[in-house]
Amino acid sequence: MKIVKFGGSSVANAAQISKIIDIVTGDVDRRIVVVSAPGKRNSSDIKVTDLLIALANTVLAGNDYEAELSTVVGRYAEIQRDLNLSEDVVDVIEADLRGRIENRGSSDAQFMDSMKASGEDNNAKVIAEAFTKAGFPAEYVNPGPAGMLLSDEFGNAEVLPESFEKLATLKQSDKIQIFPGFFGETKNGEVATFPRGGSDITGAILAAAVNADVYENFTDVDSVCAMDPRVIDNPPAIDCMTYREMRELSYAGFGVFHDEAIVPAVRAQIPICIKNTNNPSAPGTMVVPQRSPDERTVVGISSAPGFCSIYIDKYMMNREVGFGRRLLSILEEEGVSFEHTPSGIDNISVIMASANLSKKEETVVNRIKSELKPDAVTVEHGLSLVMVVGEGMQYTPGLAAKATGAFSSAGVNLEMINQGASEISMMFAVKDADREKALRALGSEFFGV
Ligand SMILES: Nc1ncnc2c1ncn2[C@@H]1O[C@H](COP(=O)(O)OP(=O)(O)O)[C@@H](O)[C@H]1O
Ligand SMILES: N[C@@H](CC(=O)OP(=O)(O)O)C(=O)O
Repeated sequence: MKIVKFGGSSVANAAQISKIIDIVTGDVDRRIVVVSAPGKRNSSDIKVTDLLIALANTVLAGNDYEAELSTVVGRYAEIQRDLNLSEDVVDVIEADLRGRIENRGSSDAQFMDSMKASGEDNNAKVIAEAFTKAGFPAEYVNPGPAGMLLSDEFGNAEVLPESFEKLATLKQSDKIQIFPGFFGETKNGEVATFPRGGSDITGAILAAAVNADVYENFTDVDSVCAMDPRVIDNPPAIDCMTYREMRELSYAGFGVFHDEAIVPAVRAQIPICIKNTNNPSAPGTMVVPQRSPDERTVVGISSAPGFCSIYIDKYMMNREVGFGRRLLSILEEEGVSFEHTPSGIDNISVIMASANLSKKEETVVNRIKSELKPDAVTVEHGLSLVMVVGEGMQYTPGLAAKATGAFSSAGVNLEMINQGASEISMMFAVKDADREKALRALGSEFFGV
């Protein structure tokens, strides 16, 4: 059995939905189908999820929301009309959205999740109708009752372990199952969503639950590329990569697959195949437990902006037992997660997403000053992380020199290097303004692009 997930671009309009019907029904093993909310129909379009977030914010602000509501309903009405589905479908969607607005949940965060989740929920209902109308009996699956139980961290939920056993029963159905991605229910029966892009996570959970032969993730590119094709022209395609390569690259900017979707697939050892809805015969990219490291030492290079560094300097830090623990305890107590902690004899930096520090910055800095008595503490914002990733990197001498040489020739100033903590990656921090220049320099050095 295969779990098939279609991203927003694959279900953005009637023409795309017709393609997914062909793809699913062209292979008897494709029985469980995860769908996103309608995505962008062209580069200047707006995803339905973003329309829903704007609508929810208008509702929360107490302003008139009719125009925004009708824009969302209009996206489904276009699909209904072009697929010649019953007009009732649109009325049901409008009533559903009004119901969500009128019966707000326990908090604003829960209301926001309910609105966001409606994007996939209503699309799954429309798509189930579309399959059935095309002569392929299909049924919509409601994630909560089906067993998709999530933590109550609204907007950032995680699957609960008990979900898997109940979700496994989905494979018994003889109809094609259309399962909305991105959300589930808390133990209190409230809708909660995964982080943005989380339909990939739904697909991976279902693949693990039913012990699928493969998790096929359909998007709008023929394969994962060694670099972000929105920044670098014609980067090489990756035909095969490991789970941990994918996780590191996704975490730092490869938008094509969600980094948290790797975890359920790894636990159940389900291979992932990233494929193109617009060119389904292309082989795509396989993501597997292991690959031969000699095939390609560096498999990909990714980058993400929006990081900051807290730099702490104190003579004899090396002699002060517990310094690192006390520093990290401050972050823990303030609820701030971090990414890297490169350190020297008398100094240590903690790198994190600026969004994680945001409102806590003053408190954290004041606590570091008063509790750790450093000689200096500074916070630098506007950093981008650049990750060079590949199995076997630790056994290949000269890669750091190659990267730093490329930066130096391109005039990119390196703010920080972290090498060796991960067996399969090197991390560089550069100023946001230098990010594209840094990527071009590495692209030319490692891939000749
Ligand atoms: N390394 C990469 N390889 C391929 N695509 C990438 C990469 N990094 C970013 N992308 C972008 O990811 C997009 C697909 O992801 P996404 O927009 O989430 O698709 P979907 O609508 O299918 O969920 C591609 O169109 C591409 O622009
Ligand atoms: N629609 C949600 C979830 C998702 O995964 O979407 P997509 O498959 O279009 O990335 C979002 O935009 O975050």
